[in-house]
Amino acid sequence: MSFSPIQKYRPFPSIDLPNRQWPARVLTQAPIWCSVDLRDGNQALAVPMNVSQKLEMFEALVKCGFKEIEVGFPSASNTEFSFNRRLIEDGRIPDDVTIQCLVQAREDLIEKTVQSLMGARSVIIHLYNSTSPAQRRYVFGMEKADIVKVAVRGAQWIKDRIKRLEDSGTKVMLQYSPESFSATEVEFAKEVSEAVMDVWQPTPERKMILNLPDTVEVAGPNVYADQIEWMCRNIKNRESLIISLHTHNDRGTGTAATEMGMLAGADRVEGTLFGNGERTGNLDVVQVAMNLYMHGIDPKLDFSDLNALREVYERCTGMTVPPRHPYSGELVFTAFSGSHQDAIKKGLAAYEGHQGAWDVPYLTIDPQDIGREYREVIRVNSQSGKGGVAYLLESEFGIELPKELQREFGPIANDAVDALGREVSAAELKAMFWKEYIERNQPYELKHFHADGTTGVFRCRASLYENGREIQVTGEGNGPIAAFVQAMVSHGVPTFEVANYREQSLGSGSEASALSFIQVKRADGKMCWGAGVDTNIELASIKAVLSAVNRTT
Ligand SMILES: CC(=O)SCCNC(=O)CCNC(=O)[C@H](O)C(C)(C)COP(=O)(O)OP(=O)(O)OC[C@H]1O[C@@H](n2cnc3c(N)ncnc32)[C@H](O)[C@@H]1OP(=O)(O)O
Ligand SMILES: CC(C)C(=O)C(=O)O
Repeated sequence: MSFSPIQKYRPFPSIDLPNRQWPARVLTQAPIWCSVDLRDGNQALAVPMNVSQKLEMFEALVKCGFKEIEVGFPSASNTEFSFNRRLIEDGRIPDDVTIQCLVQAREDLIEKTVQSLMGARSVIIHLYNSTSPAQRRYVFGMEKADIVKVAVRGAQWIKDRIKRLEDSGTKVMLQYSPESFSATEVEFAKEVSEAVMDVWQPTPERKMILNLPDTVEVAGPNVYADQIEWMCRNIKNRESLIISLHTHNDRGTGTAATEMGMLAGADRVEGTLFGNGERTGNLDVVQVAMNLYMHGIDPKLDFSDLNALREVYERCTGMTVPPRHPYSGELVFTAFSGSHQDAIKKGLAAYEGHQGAWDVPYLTIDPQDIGREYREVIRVNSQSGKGGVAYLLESEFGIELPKELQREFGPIANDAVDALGREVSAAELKAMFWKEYIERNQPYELKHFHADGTTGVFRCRASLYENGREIQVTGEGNGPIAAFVQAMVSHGVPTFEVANYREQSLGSGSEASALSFIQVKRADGKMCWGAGVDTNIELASIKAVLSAVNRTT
């Protein structure tokens, strides 16, 4: 075969940028954020949001702290137009929030856009036309010079109408996007952008936004960063511009492209919640904001209740957030695997003890900071280890298994979970523990126990069921437990001694009971744990001895 599919494709040329600066830079502050959920996110939905869904989403975005929100493409439909009117006429736009609207370089559409914005306090009018070779060739059928004319005409039509808005008290900022910037030759992107600047005449006091979109990811994020740095270095009147990023995720690197673009000199970032948007989506703003947060940089957006935000998003857009989605997915703070659970459990315990800088293995941030719960962090299936089992019993029921007992019960639980072939709940693990230890009453079950003594010598008398038949045993020792051990050995149980003892309370007040753990050692060296629960602490220990005896018999 002389032609294979791979020959259909070609590499993307690199940018000639000697001495590029961005790789050595470090992010130290949040960008100006602009949400495009209600426009780019919305235009990508099979069923675009209706006015009430857009209103709900708008309010959620305001609550997150967005100060610039692209609310739509008002010349696209009645819904989009009416939404602007509702926002403005009902006074729903907070004083510190600016709404932004997108429009093509077409006069009728620009006119309609301006009409939709009348009466607003502060707006950004966002003009775009595509500039890449493929768009020039196929969409417009134009050479570069005519593409520049499309942009300049559009800029002029907007300029002609701004006065109307400003005269009625609206503050207007202008934004231009050479759409498909990342697939455009940088020299031409500069030429067309500067032609628009010539019309709008931005100054350092009255800047315009130059948005440089990665409309379709055609190269790696480093190439995008080079393009942004190239523009920042070469465009005229840089000080009169707010350089803005707008990335998509076709190669799965929208977040990386944005972060590298910020390093390359951008001031502003457009994106959506959870990355909704055309094809593979827009930049997920939550990811970049939380990435800043995890480095101790205030992201200036509030995602402290990400679950509630996710609910609004899912209800309004009909989209879902995948379980592995960074920060917001259901499983992103969850460990099923044993070694991860072990490390997280130890890390959380150390953090809770000292509350210093966050340093918990496998968890980039404290899940509680975004409204997640520690109970989601460790979940148990057949890949889990003793640490996970112990964590769930402790966090859900306050049962603190001694370390040695964890080693014994871990494999028992693992076998049971493996046989079930699914995840198990903390309640199921507790039931397994109860079955294995607490309810272990064959051959011996305690009916009655009494011990008393003075000067270090205790005598005990106990009634037991041995395989259902009642028996009496008596013994002597330096405490009630030792006396009971001696009683059992006298009765004929192979010689054993108590090797380990721990007890704790379970619950509180009138519901409180004692939970005892006892490890016995037989004459042949075999070790075995038992556990017992009773409202009487002495009886809990005696039951724990019997549990261990029953488990070795
Ligand atoms: C990358 C982005 O996300 S850009 C934003 C895209 N968003 C949307 O398109 C959503 C809203 N859009 C719409 O509702 C409609 O497309 C409208 C109202 C804007 C325009 O609708 P229509 O005029 O019916 O048709 P359509 O969208 O197909 O227009 C294509 C025409 O506009 C031209 N065109 C496309 N973009 C632009 C632009 N930015 N500036 C000027 N002309 C443009 C095309 O060359 C084409 O011209 P032709 O008819 O001479 O071939
Ligand atoms: C209009 C522009 C900014 C856009 O949405 C894109 O390029 O993806």
